[in-house]
Amino acid sequence: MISSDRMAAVDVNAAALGIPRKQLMESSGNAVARVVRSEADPGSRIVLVCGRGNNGGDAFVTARFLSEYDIETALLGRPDAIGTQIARENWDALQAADLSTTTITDTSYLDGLDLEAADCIVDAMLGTGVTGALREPEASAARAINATDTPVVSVDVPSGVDADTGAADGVAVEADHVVTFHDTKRGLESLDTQLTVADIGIPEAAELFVGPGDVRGRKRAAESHKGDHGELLVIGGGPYTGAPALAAQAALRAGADLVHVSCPETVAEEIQGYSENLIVHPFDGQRLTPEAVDAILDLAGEMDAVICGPGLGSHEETLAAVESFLESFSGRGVIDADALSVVPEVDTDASLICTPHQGELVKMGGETDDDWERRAELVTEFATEIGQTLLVKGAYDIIADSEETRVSRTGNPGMTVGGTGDVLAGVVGSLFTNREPRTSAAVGAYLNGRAGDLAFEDAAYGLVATDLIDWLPEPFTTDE
Ligand SMILES: NC(=O)C1=CN([C@@H]2O[C@H](COP(=O)(O)OP(=O)(O)OC[C@H]3O[C@@H](n4cnc5c(N)ncnc54)[C@H](O)[C@@H]3O)[C@@H](O)[C@H]2O)[C@H](O)CC1
Ligand SMILES: [K+]
Repeated sequence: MISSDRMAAVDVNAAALGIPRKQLMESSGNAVARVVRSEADPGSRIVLVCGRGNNGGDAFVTARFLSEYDIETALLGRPDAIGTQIARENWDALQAADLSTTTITDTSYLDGLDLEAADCIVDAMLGTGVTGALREPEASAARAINATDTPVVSVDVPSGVDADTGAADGVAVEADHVVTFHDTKRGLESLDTQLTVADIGIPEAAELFVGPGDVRGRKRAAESHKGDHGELLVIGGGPYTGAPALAAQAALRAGADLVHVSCPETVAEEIQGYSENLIVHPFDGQRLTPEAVDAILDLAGEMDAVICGPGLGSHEETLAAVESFLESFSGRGVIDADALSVVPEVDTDASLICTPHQGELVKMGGETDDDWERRAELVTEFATEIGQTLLVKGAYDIIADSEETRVSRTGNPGMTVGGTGDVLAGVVGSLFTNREPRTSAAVGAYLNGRAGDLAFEDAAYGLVATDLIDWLPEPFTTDE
């Protein structure tokens, strides 16, 4: 089962792996042709009713595969209204091959198709691109198709039906057989129709490995306000000052609007000194202790997410404070560094993303393996056991919760330098202010590694953690 949104992401990831959408369209069209062959005998008359998007494009391909039939390919609208390059190319290929096509520019022309006399109708008007009720001429075409006794094969989804919900805002095609691609869609389960799920050659890697498709959709509304894109608190510092500052600055670069740092007073000035962009809230003492927890909880309650751990150290009192914080905190948190050891023990209502490297994972009670595929299984088991999301850092970052496992392959050995993990925590925390935990962890790992790869081109093995922060904005510009 896959949602339309996830399918669109997988599509972009497949293209990044070298399997462009036009190639997928070829497989989709071929799969539809195979189903048509199962529904109608060679020589019989097939009418393909096609829209102007890629759903129609699939059927232009189908027409090429069905040379043993009497084919009529009908386009709803004018050829220059075909909306995508790949659909247009497949339409042009029909013309070039001298295959019969018709254009329906007025609903009155529908009668000319003589749908009743067809042996099979292919409904390729609209697929996952539908919004709202069918407009004309699609609505009239759907009524005309439904009025016949002719078997109807729908491409991907019956036109007019929402693939995610199965609902239709108005009239929708009543299909006898639906050929959907790659994976079934929730909206198809409730329909009274035969369903074929066709493999169109999208490799498992396009779903497993985080890719550019996962980073889509970062455009902001023009009327956005300060704070709409995340307010975050970094709880860190004491024995170290660089770690919380790196996490906080990375969070800003990754898009958060406001980033606060809660740290011991002894290091507050130093942390503020790294960047005037940070809002620093000092508490008494030189390290985190249970006395500071109430004030931190008040502050955390006003945030969209927190990051807890960078530079806190592992003093007994500090770990006791982290434990007491997590016992009362019920928001979203990224847990990193020494704070990680507390997570498996603590009883918390918080939703957590834990970001251990393999050594820290083992300290938490998890298991690891040199083989990344085996490691992915072990990480998924441990995530399920602790009931939280894990992001285990390595050459292949493993992201898992009890439902799904993802792997991010970006990054390079230059990133073994100190501080890159703090940057990662900051990026993940920033995303977590307005995304689900697994997505935040997966996209965060991908973007952090991508920034590392760009920094590597510049500085090679001389790269330092602050370089990553400078390169972070770039991946966000890859808007589809
Ligand atoms: N990996 C994949 O999933 C692949 C899917 N393929 C096929 O592509 C379609 C989705 O194509 P897309 O171009 O995004 O959208 P549609 O063709 O469904 O429709 C877009 C088209 O429709 C117009 N429109 C929207 N709403 C309405 C409405 N209510 N009434 C009338 N017209 C409407 C809109 O303006 C656009 O012009 C997917 O379903 C698969 O069939 C690829 O071929 C292979 C990879
Ligand atoms: K369709």
